[in-house]
Amino acid sequence: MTPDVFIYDTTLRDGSQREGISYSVEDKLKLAQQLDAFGVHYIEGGWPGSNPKDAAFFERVKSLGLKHAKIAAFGSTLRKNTEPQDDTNLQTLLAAGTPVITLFGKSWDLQVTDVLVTTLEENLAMIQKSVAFMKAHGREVVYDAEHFFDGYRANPGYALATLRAAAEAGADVLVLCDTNGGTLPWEIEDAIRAVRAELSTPIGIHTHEDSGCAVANALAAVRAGAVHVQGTINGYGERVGNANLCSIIPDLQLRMGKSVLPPANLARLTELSRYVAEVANLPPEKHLPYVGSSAFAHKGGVHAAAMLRNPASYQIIDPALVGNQRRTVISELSGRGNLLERSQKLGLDCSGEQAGEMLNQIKELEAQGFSFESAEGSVDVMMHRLQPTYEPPFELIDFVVMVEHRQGRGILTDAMVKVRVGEQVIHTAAEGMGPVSALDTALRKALREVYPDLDPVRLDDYKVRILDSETGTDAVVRVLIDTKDGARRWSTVGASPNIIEASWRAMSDSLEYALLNLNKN
Ligand SMILES: CC(=O)SCCNC(=O)CCNC(=O)[C@H](O)C(C)(C)COP(=O)(O)OP(=O)(O)OC[C@H]1O[C@@H](n2cnc3c(N)ncnc32)[C@H](O)[C@@H]1OP(=O)(O)O
Ligand SMILES: CC(=O)C(=O)O
Repeated sequence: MTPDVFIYDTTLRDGSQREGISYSVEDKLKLAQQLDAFGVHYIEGGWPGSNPKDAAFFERVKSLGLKHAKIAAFGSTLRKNTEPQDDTNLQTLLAAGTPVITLFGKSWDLQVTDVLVTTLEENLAMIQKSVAFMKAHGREVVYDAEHFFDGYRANPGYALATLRAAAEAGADVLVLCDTNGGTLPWEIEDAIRAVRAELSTPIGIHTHEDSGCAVANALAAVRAGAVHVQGTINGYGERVGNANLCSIIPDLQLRMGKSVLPPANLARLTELSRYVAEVANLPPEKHLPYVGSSAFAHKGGVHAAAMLRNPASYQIIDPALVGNQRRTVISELSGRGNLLERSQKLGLDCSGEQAGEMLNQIKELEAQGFSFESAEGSVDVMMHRLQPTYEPPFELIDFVVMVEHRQGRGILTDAMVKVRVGEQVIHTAAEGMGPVSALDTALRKALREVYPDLDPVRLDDYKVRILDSETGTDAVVRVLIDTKDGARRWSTVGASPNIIEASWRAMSDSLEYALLNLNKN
């Protein structure tokens, strides 16, 4: 199918200009494969003349056997007062052997006089010769008109003349760049309409996020007739970033009705976004539109209640269309609807009086310092405990924790735990590296006899936070524990002015959650 809009991904080139990202060649190759499988039409791999890693990428990408995307090599127009055959940059670009070459050239007179330090005529010649050279070598040429909108504002006649030079030399698409990211959507639309009135070459758009308008500007460009959109996955890019393709693609396809990718591909968008974050070694941004884990999370009680009646009430699309899912967050802002939704997922009854009782408990505990929104394990355990027929897998009778400093022997920690499991009372003791480790070991020792399957359950993360720092060491602390068991991971919470008690609450919830879910997938 010929798309209405071609997607040109520059995650590997402009995306890698984000401070904090440094891809290896392997990373770039893996990302190229995923971008190709997702279905973007172009992948800009880097600047072959820039560094050995980019040069190696272009060499190795040839044997990847990409199925959909065309690989583009990026670089500038030739140096001033040079001929193409003598220009190292153009020669290196050509040697990269890609079907597409993207050349960026200057559109803004200020950039020509103050940065290139040459004449306006020479810049036009540089653009014309560079594009014509690549066309003569049979390449598809994407011409990136750097700072086009700043140039058009300052000297529209000259900015248009630079585009005309590229178009007449045979450029296949003229990409108007908001390089500094300061242009507003209506200025983008006006400029593109003016260019389209003058030139018939297809128009593309490349925007940056400096004024918070990168996505809006890309959409405005398409509204004005652009058919090629450049951006990056998760909006990674120089300074504050490039236009985020994870927003643009669903906006174009689901909200503007443009045909961009097959729907089945779009349903892999969330997976792709998280994969790119993983390879970039950045935490996935929870609040990204469409693909963030909070994008379809409902916290306010009014919202959750309405969502149960009609999912269109508080979300713009069905999250499955972009491979995401709806979540209900439980907190002090919940109403009965939040609990109903969660309990239905667990196959439990949490309506009527039970819901009221649980809501009161949650609001009361949050006032004491608990926070349930990132501790779904504790919420699930609480829901089970409210079921009239629930029998807890274990109940605490006593615990004792001793931390001693002995001269010559350092710090020693012991814990003693007494729990009831069914009719049995089990009493154990253990040493640990610290009080939480000793308690955990003693509790597991007690439970292991009856529940040997608990063995693979492991603490994955332990976070502690002081809630009211004015009270110094008397402050209430909140402990959040992440636990995992193979592929499953869950979080539980405890809070108390005593860090051991807060840890016990989070830890015992975590093990109770594990026992409730042992035989589920
Ligand atoms: C808007 C964008 O994102 S453009 C892409 C920006 N990305 C990067 O710069 C990353 C890769 N860059 C690099 O590895 C290096 O900058 C290189 C290898 C390309 C060049 O390194 P150097 O030769 O040391 O030059 P340096 O980076 O200091 O300066 C840039 C040069 O490019 C020239 N230049 C800039 N834009 C253009 C252009 N469109 N056409 C021709 N020459 C250009 C500048 O005039 C300057 O040359 P000069 O010093 O001879 O006047
Ligand atoms: C080409 C490019 O990256 C820019 O103008 O922002």
